[in-house]
Amino acid sequence: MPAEEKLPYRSDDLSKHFRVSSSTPYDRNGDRYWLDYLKINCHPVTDEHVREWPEKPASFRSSLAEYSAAVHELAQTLLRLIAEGLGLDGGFFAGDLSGGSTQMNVNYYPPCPDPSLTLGLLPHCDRHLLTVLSQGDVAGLQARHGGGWLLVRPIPGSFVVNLGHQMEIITNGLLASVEHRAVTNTAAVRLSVVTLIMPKMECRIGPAPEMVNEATGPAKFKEFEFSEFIKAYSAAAASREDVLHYFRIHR
Ligand SMILES: O=C(O)CCC(=O)C(=O)O
Ligand SMILES: [Fe+2]
Repeated sequence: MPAEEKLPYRSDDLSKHFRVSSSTPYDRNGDRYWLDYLKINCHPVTDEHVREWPEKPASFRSSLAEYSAAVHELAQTLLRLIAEGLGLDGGFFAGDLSGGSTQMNVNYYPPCPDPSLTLGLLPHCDRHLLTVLSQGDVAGLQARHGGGWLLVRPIPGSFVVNLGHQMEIITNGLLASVEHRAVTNTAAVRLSVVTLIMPKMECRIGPAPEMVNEATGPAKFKEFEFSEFIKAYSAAAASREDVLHYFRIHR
């Protein structure tokens, strides 16, 4: 899309359902990141949301609606399997825990003249329940492993599935959210399409009583409303330990 058609959507207002911006909204010492992104509220596909989606290219709205429905079906299948794997009811994550309005991030990382000077995206854990991420065929996503970073190699036609902070909290730490970041490269544009499965803002979250057991130990987190978590996440500039600090039970 030409720059002048993107310009009306340019905004750093986090409450907007459809916006285009650069770097991140999280300020860590004024650092900037090598990234342009588009944020879209993509589910449920309501008139209110669709009205905010661009009309061009002509197939955009119908393609997004179709993709969004397919990713949601996949996410619900994954959540059912995770629940069953944990010994919970298959519908445990359905309903309010995964029924918030869904955001999609389309991240665009242009080639960077000197990748040693900046990252594409800062180290963070995802703030919601589950992420379904398509990274195309250009590498750049890295996951925290021990003290270092491990490249998540792109596998054509596959999705990367990340567990968010809420999954870690609900399972009392058993299914931990892995910190990740994106690095840049000098040669190729990288695009990632990231669908974020969110709880409803008013949903109460805490370790599920079934998950507080011998294997996981006493409850590690307090109960909270998801909207409080979102505020704390922004205040902590998405830093994993800083945000979890607010919600941990310190014994
Ligand atoms: O571009 C990537 O692979 C990572 C994107 C990501 O972590 C996010 O949007 O939360
Ligand atoms: Fe992420």
